[in-house]
Amino acid sequence: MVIAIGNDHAGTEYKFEIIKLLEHKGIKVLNFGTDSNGSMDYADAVHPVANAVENGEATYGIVICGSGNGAQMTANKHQGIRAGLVWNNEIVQLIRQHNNANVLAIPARFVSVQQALGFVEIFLNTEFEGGRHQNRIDKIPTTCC
Ligand SMILES: O=C(CO)[C@H](O)[C@H](O)[C@H](O)COP(=O)(O)O
Repeated sequence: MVIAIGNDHAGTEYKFEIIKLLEHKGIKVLNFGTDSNGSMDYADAVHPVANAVENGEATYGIVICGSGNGAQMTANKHQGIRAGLVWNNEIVQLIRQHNNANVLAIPARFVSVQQALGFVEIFLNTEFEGGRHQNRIDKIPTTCC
């Protein structure tokens, strides 16, 4: 498995801890985020993550900014991406089970590092349920508007 990860300055410390966790599991990480606390625009980190997932270079993406919203919005502009913003464990389960999310969006300024690490574990260990949820996902992509 390969995970692409992207963060702005609000997510740098979280990113380092998540990379440690992933590498401990033997997962290859593509790091597209900033490694410093200096200001960075989240879109510059998130588009490369979305591209990597869309072109199959990465299995999943993880994007991190202060509220998680800018990162999630940017990722979801890509046709092949379903990014879910999470704030508790059940939401993480649901973005995999019901939405087959391929990008996890973490709001670093609103959750602890320990919570974020737990979100990553759940995201990686939860399967998509398919069935009625696949029918709904099939209706998401659009070029109409
Ligand atoms: O833009 C955001 C909201 O989605 C991100 O949370 C950024 O991390 C945040 O805006 C950064 O704010 P800062 O005041 O520039 O540190």
